Amino acid sequence: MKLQLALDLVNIPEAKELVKEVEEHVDIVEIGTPIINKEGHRAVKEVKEAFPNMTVLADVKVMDAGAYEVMNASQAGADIVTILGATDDITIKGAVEEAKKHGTQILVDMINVPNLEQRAKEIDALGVDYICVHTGYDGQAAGQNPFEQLKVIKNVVKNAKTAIAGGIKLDTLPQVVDAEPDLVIVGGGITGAEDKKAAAAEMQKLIKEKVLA
Ligand SMILES: O=C([C@H](O)CO)[C@H](O)[C@H](O)COP(=O)(O)O
Repeated sequence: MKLQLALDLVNIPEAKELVKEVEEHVDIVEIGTPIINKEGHRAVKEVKEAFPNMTVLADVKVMDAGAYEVMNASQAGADIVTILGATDDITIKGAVEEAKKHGTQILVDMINVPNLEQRAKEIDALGVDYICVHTGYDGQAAGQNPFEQLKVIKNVVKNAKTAIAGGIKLDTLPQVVDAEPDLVIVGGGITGAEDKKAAAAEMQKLIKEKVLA
């Protein structure tokens, strides 16, 4: 089980500072959709150049032009690229084929997919690397969370790794970890903490304890 730090509401220098602070406690760094929308793939490129040994995920949330978008993100230095589960299979297949050319991985974000169980089964047959349940910021503000959705995909996903994102904090991490996803994605739970390094370290500890149990 791995821990991914999501960097969303920061600029590029702040993103680099944050990675420097917590890098020993996280496995993957996500360059979040808000940064990429604001700064472009320069954000992915600069973080990867600054931390060449860190796995970097570009959260581009691709809905169309799967191959082209994966090519751009991969060329910027992304190791993992996100595609939306709500899109069609053609886009996801194009993304998977292109990713293979670059040695990049595909994480499918199931945000706002209504028929989660059925769609997860379909996407699991397309050769993607991760299937991720996700409650976005707006859903979180409306009181939603992704915890039950994780159980749904854990039951039906047989090939891909499973991931979870959306408002996970130190106090909710134990119930997430108990459901045994392969990847836990945390943004505000680390970046919003007063002591970010301590928060990441505590989360890493909880995950490691579960893996070793
Ligand atoms: O993907 C995300 C969101 O849609 C903004 O782009 C976040 O990275 C993801 O939700 C994790 O962040 P937190 O919810 O703050 O943990």
